[in-house]
Amino acid sequence: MKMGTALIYDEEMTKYKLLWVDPVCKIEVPERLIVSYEALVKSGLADRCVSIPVREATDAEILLAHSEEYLEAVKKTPFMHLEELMTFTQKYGDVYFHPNIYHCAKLAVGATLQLVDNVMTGKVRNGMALVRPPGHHSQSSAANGFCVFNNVAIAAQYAKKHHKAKRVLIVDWDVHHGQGVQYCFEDDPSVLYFSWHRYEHQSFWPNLRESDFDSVGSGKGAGFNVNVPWNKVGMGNSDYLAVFFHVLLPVAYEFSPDLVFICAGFDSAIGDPEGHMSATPDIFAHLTHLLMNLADGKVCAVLEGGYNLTSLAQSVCQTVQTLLGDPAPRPAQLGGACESALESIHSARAIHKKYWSCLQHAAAPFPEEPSSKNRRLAQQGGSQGPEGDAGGDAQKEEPEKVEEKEEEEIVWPEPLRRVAPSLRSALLLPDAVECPDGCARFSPAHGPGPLERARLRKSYLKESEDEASVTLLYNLTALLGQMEKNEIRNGLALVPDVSMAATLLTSASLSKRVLLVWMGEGPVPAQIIEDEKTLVVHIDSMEPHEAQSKYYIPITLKKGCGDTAGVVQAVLGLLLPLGYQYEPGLVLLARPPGCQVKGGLWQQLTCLLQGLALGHTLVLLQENETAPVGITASGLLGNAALSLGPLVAPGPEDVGSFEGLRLRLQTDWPLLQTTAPEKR
Ligand SMILES: NCCCNCCCCCC(=O)CS
Ligand SMILES: [Zn+2]
Repeated sequence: MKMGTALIYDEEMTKYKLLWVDPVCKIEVPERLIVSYEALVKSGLADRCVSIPVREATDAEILLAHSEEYLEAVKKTPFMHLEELMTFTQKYGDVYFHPNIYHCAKLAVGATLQLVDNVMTGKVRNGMALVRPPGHHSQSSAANGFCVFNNVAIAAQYAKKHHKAKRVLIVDWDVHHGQGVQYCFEDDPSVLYFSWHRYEHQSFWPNLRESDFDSVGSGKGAGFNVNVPWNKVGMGNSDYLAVFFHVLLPVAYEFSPDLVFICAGFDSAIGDPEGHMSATPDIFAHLTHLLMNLADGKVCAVLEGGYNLTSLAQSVCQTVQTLLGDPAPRPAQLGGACESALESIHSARAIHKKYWSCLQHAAAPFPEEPSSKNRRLAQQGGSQGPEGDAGGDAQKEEPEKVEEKEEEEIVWPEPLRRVAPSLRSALLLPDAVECPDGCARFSPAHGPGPLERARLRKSYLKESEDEASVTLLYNLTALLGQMEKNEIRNGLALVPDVSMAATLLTSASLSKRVLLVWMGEGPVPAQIIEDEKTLVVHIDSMEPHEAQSKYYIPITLKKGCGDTAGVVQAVLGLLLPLGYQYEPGLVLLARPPGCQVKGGLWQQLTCLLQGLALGHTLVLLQENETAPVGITASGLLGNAALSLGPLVAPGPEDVGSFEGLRLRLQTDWPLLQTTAPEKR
């Protein structure tokens, strides 16, 4: 599988700036690019990337998303003097021109196309284009919101035209609505545009009615535009992850793109003067990770906004470090999405229920009242924002014309350094089974002493078991020990008895919390279920039944784990939220005998779970079922899981039991929530 992360940047794109007084545009400064690139260099991340040169976009490429008259008009700006530039700028909104901005805008588009070329031809797996001016607000014949040419919209058209991309996903995590992208693909079912954005019931810029959740695209494009409006500020890590788990990822996996763009705006991070959100820079590592197993890993991140130079630089580093495959950081204490976010999630799921089978039985029916009712509610000081009564500007409806008050200094902890252990994947395999290339066959520094042997035999084996079984158990605990000391990132063990191995590992683990994912036939050993520090998520065709304990969660699939669409739904909507909220120090993925999970899905699972526990994932396979060894090792090594292809609808009875489980568990596990309390 392709490895390598491209970084596309050129300091020429810092060579334009605002030449007059304009309070709206003054935040869009060259330093945005300088501090981002410098942070990548200082952290050593830039050197680990494949540096790809920028180029100028051609007219033909720009015309993929813009009109000739607009391009011709912009072409004149290099020759304008100040007054002419100011007059020209007046034709558009919230943007400024400069004699060199046309050159830089061509480089921003060209940089994005270079990224697409290198990803689509497999020279690199993924990459980031650090560009300015940004693009997602610019429209066919208009500059807008600091944007001149729509970098990502052009690149999506280019990928369809020159690289035969059939389905392109654009994830816009910038805090503003990329209306330019939405307009460009309004009726195009081959481009799925997802955007969350500060909206506050249309009272926030760009104040568009069509930024609300009920803009779903039109004609053949209906369903391929997904808007999640933030009607309060202060949205945080839990809100962002809840939208990924319950809106974006189920739809994205069903869409099954062959290329993913990220409109990577970081004005959605804490400290930004535009966003006023609370999500911390490390969340972008998780958002990136959760997208990296779509489209066989072909992810193109393109910088959009981001105006707090500190959170911008940190967020860019978090994103690039994840694209490089480094272990994800521990997610900050996660709770459930706030009430306002849940309303938006509920609305987006409800309105898209008729377009996406993953939402068909899950999302509640779309209520009749138009969003104006929500607006009225808001005006009456409706539901609490995430700060609750902690103030912030979540409470009061900011009168639009307020002068930007002196921003109080917002501080947050710098993201922790993410150190990848020297050895990534260690495999514990019987000698007869060959070790896939790239992995290391695990062998402990020294074998078990007689006391150790006796203890292991007494605790886990019957007298009759041979010495080899004792050695295996010892090796398992040694592998676990090296993982928990972060000397090894992850591992795989082929064992004669998955249940016994899982029992040994959960009891031997030093982690305060262990997540055990059991894919298939039970029973899960009672000793593990009773173990308070282990959360067991068991996916199988067992009869739906009440969880015996808060820490044993059975997820029923009528057709068992062979039902790929059902497993995907269970993983995205239940397992991952549970795992992220639980924040384990170790993840065990057990494949009991007779497990039906198909290869590609097994690899997706192996990859997705690495977003937890700093990537400490230990996979247990049944010794005589060696088929999954190769794909499991590939996933553990950080290769992107292969695309599953478009997904069919999960069975209604399965979704019914998922929703029943969600309702039962969401009090203990609020990240499972998809609707606001009063809507239940
Ligand atoms: N402070 C509240 C007023 C809103 N100003 C918006 C100005 C355009 C922002 C465009 C942008 O950030 C591109 S990502
Ligand atoms: Zn923005």
